[in-house]
Amino acid sequence: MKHAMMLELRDAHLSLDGRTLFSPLSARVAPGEVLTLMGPSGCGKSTLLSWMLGDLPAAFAASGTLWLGDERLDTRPIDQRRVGILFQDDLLFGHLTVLQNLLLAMPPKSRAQTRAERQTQALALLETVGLAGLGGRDPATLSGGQRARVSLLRALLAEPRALLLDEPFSRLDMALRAQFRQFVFDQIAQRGIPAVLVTHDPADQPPGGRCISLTPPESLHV
Ligand SMILES: Nc1ncnc2c1ncn2[C@@H]1O[C@H](COP(=O)(O)OP(=O)(O)OP(=O)(O)O)[C@@H](O)[C@H]1O
Repeated sequence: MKHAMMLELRDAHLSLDGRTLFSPLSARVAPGEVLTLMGPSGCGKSTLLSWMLGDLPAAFAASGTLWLGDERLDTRPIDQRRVGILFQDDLLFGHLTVLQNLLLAMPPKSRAQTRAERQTQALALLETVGLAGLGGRDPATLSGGQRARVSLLRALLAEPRALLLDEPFSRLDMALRAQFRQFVFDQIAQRGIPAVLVTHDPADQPPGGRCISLTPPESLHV
């Protein structure tokens, strides 16, 4: 557990055209924990993840703060946050092989390793997720489940200090979905990374995990 730090939102909320999207959210996510965020469509779940990542679209204004341990993250640029994200679409580069996609994600400090060493590390990782021998493949020739695993590896190779999951399971069929979900949760637990999962499906929630529903601000006055 290299980066065992608590991720914390304090009174986070977003507005669009002067309208607050959801009631201010405060939450702490422990190392290795997956906190699930649910809420009605359009209430701002994905945008909240964009803000946490450091990539809030210009149309929005944000209030509140984001912390990783004692470090305030929300004032930092995206490249200094070291927060990873997984989306519904895997966003692998189609003009690169699987291995090249992985090498590209490795952090600058690993440039101290030789190219051969980095390749060996990436190929060993592929093997651990049952993808031995697929390093030279074009991502388009992989199955959905294989691509999902490569996409997770790519996110993890960047050594994120926290991980955001924006409906990463929703494109996978039922059997694959359960398997990949467990794989993601195991990796998060093993690495001790705090994670926030946005989903519409209560079945995606880790067993016994905490879930918070974003509520429209009007509901405060009901
Ligand atoms: N780049 C943008 N510029 C302006 N408005 C946007 C932008 N992205 C999203 N929105 C709007 O902001 C609101 C919140 O969008 P967001 O995608 O965060 O909701 P969500 O809760 O993730 O929705 P869903 O559950 O349907 O994925 C919506 O009303 C959406 O139309």
